[in-house]
Amino acid sequence: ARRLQQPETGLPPGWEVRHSQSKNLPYYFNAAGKDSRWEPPPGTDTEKLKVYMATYHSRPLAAEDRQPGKIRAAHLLVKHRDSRRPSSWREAQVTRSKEEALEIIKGHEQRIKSGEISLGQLALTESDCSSARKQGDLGYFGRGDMQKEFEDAAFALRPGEISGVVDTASGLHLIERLE
Ligand SMILES: O=C(O)CN(Cc1ccccc1)C(=O)c1nc(-c2ccccc2)[nH]c1C(=O)O
Repeated sequence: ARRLQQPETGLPPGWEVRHSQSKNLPYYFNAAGKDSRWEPPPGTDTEKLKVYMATYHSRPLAAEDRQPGKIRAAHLLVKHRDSRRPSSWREAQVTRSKEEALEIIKGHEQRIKSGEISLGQLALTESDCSSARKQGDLGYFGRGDMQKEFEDAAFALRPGEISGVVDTASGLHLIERLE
């Protein structure tokens, strides 16, 4: 029988899109090479991928995601040159220093806490995390899913509250607990 034509992902042969439950983010997987990465591999037709993701991959949050012990949060990440992965959708090579990143994120904190703009709106353009396109929304997560500093800060918040600057190996974060 003819192999079912895969919907066009725009990814190079052998690559597929998968969904990371814990991070509630899509990632790219190559079964043959056992290679997985958070950003599309070189040679991807990004226009086709964008259409594919919008059509097939924006998994709505399901009711079962909401369980006791889980919370839902959004974050805004500002990376710096000492981040574990100093690269993001915003810039291929992040060269700012940690001090510069701190100035930047404190400016964001000021604008958010003054009520000028929401964390989600600012995350759309300013967050170095791939969750930026979802206004930083990470969905539901429990203890053990995130880096310890991030988890402790997020679980210390009440719903609707916004953290101070949180420092993890990924960079500097502002966290808003949503549920
Ligand atoms: O730390 C690393 O070695 C690389 N990462 C980990 C990662 C990468 C993509 C998606 C989720 C986590 C990041 O730098 C990173 N961490 C996050 C993150 C950190 C804490 C909570 C949620 C997301 N986002 C990113 C990202 O690029 O998009």
